[in-house]
Amino acid sequence: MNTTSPPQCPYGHGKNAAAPSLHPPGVWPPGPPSGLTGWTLLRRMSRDLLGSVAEWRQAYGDVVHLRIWPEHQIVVTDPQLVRDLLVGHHLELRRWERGISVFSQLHGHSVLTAEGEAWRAKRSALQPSFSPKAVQAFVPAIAGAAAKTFALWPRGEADWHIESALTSLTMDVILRMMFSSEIDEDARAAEGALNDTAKAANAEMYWPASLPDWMPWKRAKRRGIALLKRLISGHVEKRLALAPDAWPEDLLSRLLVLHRDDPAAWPLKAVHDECMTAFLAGHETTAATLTWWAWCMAANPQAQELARREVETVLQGRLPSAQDLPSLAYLATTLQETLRLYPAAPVLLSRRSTLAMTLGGWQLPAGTMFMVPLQLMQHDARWYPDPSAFRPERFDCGAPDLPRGSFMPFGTGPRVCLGQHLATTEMTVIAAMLLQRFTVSVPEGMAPPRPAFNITLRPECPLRLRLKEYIQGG
Ligand code: HEM
Repeated sequence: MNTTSPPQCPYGHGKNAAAPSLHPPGVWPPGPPSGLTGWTLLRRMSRDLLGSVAEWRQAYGDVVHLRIWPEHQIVVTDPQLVRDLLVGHHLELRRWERGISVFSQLHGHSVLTAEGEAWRAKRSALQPSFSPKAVQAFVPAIAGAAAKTFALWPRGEADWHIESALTSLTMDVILRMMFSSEIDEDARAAEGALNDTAKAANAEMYWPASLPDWMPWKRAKRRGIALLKRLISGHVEKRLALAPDAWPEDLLSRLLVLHRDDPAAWPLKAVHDECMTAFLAGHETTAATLTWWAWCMAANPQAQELARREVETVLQGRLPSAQDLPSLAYLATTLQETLRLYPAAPVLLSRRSTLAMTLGGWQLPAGTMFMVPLQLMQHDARWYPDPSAFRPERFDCGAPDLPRGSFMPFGTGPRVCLGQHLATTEMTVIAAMLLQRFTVSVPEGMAPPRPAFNITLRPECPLRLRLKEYIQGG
């Protein structure tokens, strides 16, 4: 197979050249040589997706063509073009079928995996539960969960499995929001199940089809999926055993009301699928971000001290309320900088165009695939000098403006993260309360954690940090 990607664009659209207004149809942007099938590119990507794409961007610019038979894939890293794609061309895009088919094994047909009218109906039914107002009302529950968890953390000085402890806490928060229930042993077991299913899903994405789950080596995945499904069904069944007027005010009750009012549009399976998505998307991502934030605080003691001082001044030892959050401005910038360095979803689910479209002067046929590697965009030295350094001041009110689209850890356009208000509120409350009670530092001799991409971006090895109780004025 011949690639149609010339190593140098014949129309001068190299990294440093100004784009002409329109390239003729049939000419692809520059990209790496693909050989006969392009599968060597795929193999490289399966080993190190972010590293490979970073190299290609360095060599070919902000719009890179990958010819991987039978697909033409375009990697877009220019902030304005990414917005053109995800906002302007939203109606001409569908999510990559293979990715959706892998996600559906666990999520079923939920707002995360649905397309078109089905997606619109689900999204608008769920939106009120994730609105800023609904999230504000939930702040006391988040603070309650955090207070209970932090009371169980060590009092003296100790190396502490902070990643696992923060994952349990975010799981507790989402269980309260969805089921008015606290974390128990069944839910704790879900942590291991999740690791197994995420690893299996990540590996399967690079295969054209999945082998059946009864294959002997898929035991961990099989068990993981069964455990997670049991966890959700257990909650749904318990709720259905109650009279509707005894249902608590939470996400599950709101979904069951939809089911009761219109069982054809909202069968119990749909309720189950939405619960699974909210449970998985709603705690994994916040756990990963808080883990990286704890690392950034430990590795940057001055920033930690500044954030703690702000928390002390604003909260005066109290639990945070929704009204306090806008005053925790510096703390918010530490979380934004963490999301820039370590976006929980470092690569958006690839999209496929359903119609021919023009993007950045390139005329691309229907069926073209698009990849948006957020992590790379957020490490772009053009907007983020010294991009690997932790500098919360990049997000200060007075800092120079960043190009729109250069920072989008929650995605953008109509499919922007449904839970972004919940996530930012929850992470601010938990981070503030952690700083009120503990200092974190890097254990002696510990090397910086390496990020590993398994659906979300987590430290390669479970993160442990040195924890010490902090007593205000003590
Ligand atoms: C730090 C935390 C989080 C990050 C960084 C994050 C990131 C993202 C991103 C980047 C997307 C868009 C994916 C794409 O376009 O391919 C997304 C979608 C989504 N997120 Fe989040 N997320 C976070 C927390 C949450 C929470 C707490 C929930 C709560 C349930 C949630 C639920 C969802 C859902 C349902 C979607 C799919 C929306 C749709 O397709 O309409 N996320 N998230």
